[in-house]
Amino acid sequence: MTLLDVSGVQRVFGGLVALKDLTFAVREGDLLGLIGPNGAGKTTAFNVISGVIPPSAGRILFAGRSITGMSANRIVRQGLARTFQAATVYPGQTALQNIVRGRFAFSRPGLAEGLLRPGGWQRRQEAIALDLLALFGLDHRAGVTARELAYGEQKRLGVAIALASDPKLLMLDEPVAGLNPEEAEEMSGALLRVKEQRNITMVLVEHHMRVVMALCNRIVVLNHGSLIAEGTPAEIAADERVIEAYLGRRQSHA
Ligand SMILES: Nc1ncnc2c1ncn2[C@@H]1O[C@H](COP(=O)(O)OP(=O)(O)OP(=O)(O)O)[C@@H](O)[C@H]1O
Repeated sequence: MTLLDVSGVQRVFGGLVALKDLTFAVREGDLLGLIGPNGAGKTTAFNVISGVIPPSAGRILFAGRSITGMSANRIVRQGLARTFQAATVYPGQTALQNIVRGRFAFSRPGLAEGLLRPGGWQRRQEAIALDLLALFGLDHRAGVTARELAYGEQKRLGVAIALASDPKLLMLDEPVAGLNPEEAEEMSGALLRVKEQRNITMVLVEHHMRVVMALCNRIVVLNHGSLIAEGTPAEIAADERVIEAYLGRRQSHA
């Protein structure tokens, strides 16, 4: 089933057309990679889909309902969560508190239950949060404040916070950017566990080609705001238009 349906989306900044007639779909269970050279329009596509900025034209359906031009907060409440390039955590709170806070950042039902029966509710939330931390290899760091975590741990915590709201779709903006090879490996492992154990549909913007090729089942390639290719990692790696788009540009870290 199609979860996200992007159709004819355009975004203009002054005289610059950052996205031109972008059309693609994300199916339930996909781990879709969105790639392209610098300035291709990947971040703009993420921002338009997640409601950070409105599209200039086109339509976006999520789980069959239009989210075109909807505010970011309303879109999260529909079940579409995203992360940003920099780790976004609550620095003074422990890893565990970060997750519990992430669960109710968008006031889901259940919070009322917490007010009525605080003790048991709190323990249950913490157990759920610990499970999520374990998925990201952070359970042994549950009591450590976020600011004391290493950068790679903070980035994993940022993804775990986004996942804590139980989204139907998780959009990740450069999850391995700024990580050393070992941290990148840990992040990739965590994302694979999210897919295999939670069956969460994900879209990933990433420059790190080895990670994209290893994780994604499908890839969409943008260049100058247009979709130039779509397919499996093997199809994309062999696509002449993709190779040409990357030639002479900033190369991947692979
Ligand atoms: N707020 C803005 N105002 C004006 N131009 C913008 C704005 N945001 C993006 N652009 C322009 O839109 C184009 C696409 O930018 P975008 O950041 O979406 O590309 P990208 O593929 O994410 O690039 P990178 O890989 O470098 O992050 C670029 O030419 C960029 O300069």
